Amino acid sequence: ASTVAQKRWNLSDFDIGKPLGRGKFGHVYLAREKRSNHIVALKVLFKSQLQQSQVEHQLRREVEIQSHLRNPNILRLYGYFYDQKRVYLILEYAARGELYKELQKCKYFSERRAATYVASLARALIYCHGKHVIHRDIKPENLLIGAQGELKIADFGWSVHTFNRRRTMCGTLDYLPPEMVESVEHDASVDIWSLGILCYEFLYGVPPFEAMEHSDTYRRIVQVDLKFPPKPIVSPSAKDLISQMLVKESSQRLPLHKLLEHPWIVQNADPSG
Ligand SMILES: O=C(O)Cn1ncc2ncnc(NCCc3cnc(NC(=O)Nc4cccc(Cl)c4)s3)c21
Repeated sequence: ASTVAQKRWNLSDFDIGKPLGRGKFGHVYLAREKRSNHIVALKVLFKSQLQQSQVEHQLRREVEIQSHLRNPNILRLYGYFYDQKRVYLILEYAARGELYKELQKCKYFSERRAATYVASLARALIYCHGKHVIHRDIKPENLLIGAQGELKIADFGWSVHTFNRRRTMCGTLDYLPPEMVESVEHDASVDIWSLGILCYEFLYGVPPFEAMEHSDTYRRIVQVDLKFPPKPIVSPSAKDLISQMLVKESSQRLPLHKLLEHPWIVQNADPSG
């Protein structure tokens, strides 16, 4: 039987619903595939903008990489199609939307919620790294929440197979590790750094090296100028985990499988994720 991926989709296969969000390259809509009644998210990208930003190769790489990834904490990309002006990504629908909006609303998360998210992201990244894929863009804007509250890594627009490692700078620097900010060789341990940044931001509501000027953020990253504010109160165990992830020397960062055995994760993460 032909799998979903081989079907040639087109817009008439879908009923289009409400807008879910708007990104730099286009809008995302709720949609229902007519034959199966399957609810999906449809991201509409304008070819003109993709050409202008010269990201077509990144999009092709994302579709290629995503077609091999199956993990409960990775948002599925079921397929794509295009017409004269647009490219459409057929995506798994994350019913509770964007994590960064949830973080803005709560200001910061409890240690249990933060540890549960960090553990599920670690498992998803172990899975990716096992397939020689590094995401390289782990930040709240790329995390969505499924119907059962589970975290989903989305937007592999910046991911790569670990044989080619070039990356042009764009977007926020906050989550980049020193080796990427200094644009030297990098490997899967970049995702460990970004997960450490995320863990800090889940607990404090702001990323650790945030500064008014790019130049100050850059300096704080390369100096690993890590400070823990007195408020909100965060357990020493959580600070210990973050300190083991935000290490300048990438080979010295806590490996992801060791993260899952760290006391803070063991004592706080909900095993179901
Ligand atoms: O997030 C929202 O706005 C709202 N939202 N709410 C619920 C929900 N459920 C599923 N998906 C959503 N949004 C799309 C998430 C993406 C996944 N994968 C992507 N890939 C991509 O954009 N690639 C890409 C684009 C342009 C250039 C290049 Cl190089 C690559 S975007 C949802």
